[in-house]
Amino acid sequence: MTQFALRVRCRSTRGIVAAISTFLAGEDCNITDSAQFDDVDTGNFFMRVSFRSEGGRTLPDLRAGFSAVAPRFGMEAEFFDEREKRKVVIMVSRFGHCLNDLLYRWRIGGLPIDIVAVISNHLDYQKLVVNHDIPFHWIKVTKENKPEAEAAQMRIVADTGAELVVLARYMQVLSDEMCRTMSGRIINIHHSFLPSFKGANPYRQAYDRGVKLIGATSHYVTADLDEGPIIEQAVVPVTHAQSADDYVSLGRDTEAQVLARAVHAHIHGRVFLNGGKTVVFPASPGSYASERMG
Ligand SMILES: Nc1nc2c(c(=O)[nH]1)N[C@@H](CN(C=O)c1ccc(C(=O)N[C@@H](CCC(=O)O)C(=O)O)cc1)CN2
Repeated sequence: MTQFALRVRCRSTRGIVAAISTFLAGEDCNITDSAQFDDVDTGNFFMRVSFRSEGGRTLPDLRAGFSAVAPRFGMEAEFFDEREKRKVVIMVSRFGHCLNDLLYRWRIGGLPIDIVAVISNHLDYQKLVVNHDIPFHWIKVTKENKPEAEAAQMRIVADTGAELVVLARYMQVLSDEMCRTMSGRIINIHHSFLPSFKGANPYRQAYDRGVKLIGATSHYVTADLDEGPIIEQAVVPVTHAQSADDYVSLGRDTEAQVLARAVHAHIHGRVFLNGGKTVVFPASPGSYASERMG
């Protein structure tokens, strides 16, 4: 029995849920999980439905059938197979804790992704990546060669068919063009509780400000540094007795968890862009379960 999902966004109006559930029932599909949001501020409506196709309808069948429904509401609709592994490129610089965490979750089947490449502007994690039988690409980045470096990065994304790029502490600012080309397809982990402490050194900024909470934020990357739509955040309490270096250590686990949760939400189709913000639906029951209990 195949487990599919449907993502829908359109202008809010009556009858959307009824139309979707009636269509799926008519196609012998059994809804197993459903979430929706009606944004009164923007007039946008968002819905994600998980369902089992119990009558043998395939994705092409469902897409064809739904093409008679979607135009009535001006819907953007996307059917996909929840078990299909999304192709992901991970980018990293000198700090490997988020990369390491993603590799472990991937290795135990806790994150249904296909890591098709790791790109870095340093060689620190070449051995780790190669030991996971994943292609490692060292692309040095300087102020002078940034356009060529980004062109090489984009060629890898194109050649591998990657749907998502994850910046797992990749410490170079991406160009406006790269952000435009990959809009909604690059997820970053920023090591602060945004909008506080943007930039390359947030833990030092937090220490100097004397905050009592530090945090991590995962967001879609836009040309405006650390301003992209936020997907996931978390905080950790700190005290006067801890140094900025203590913050770095304390923040590691939080960064890795926040990034993994954001990637999980994105690849399961639970995140919708809504202006400069996001709508993030809860995980379906069982979607966090690992194929191999590591
Ligand atoms: N266009 C964007 N690019 C990147 C973003 C983003 O939001 N928009 N996020 C960063 C990650 N990041 C913070 O989370 C960050 C990375 C790097 C810097 C920075 O100032 N880098 C310097 C070089 C630093 C170095 O060489 O170590 C620079 O690029 O000149 C700030 C914030 C990833 N890219």
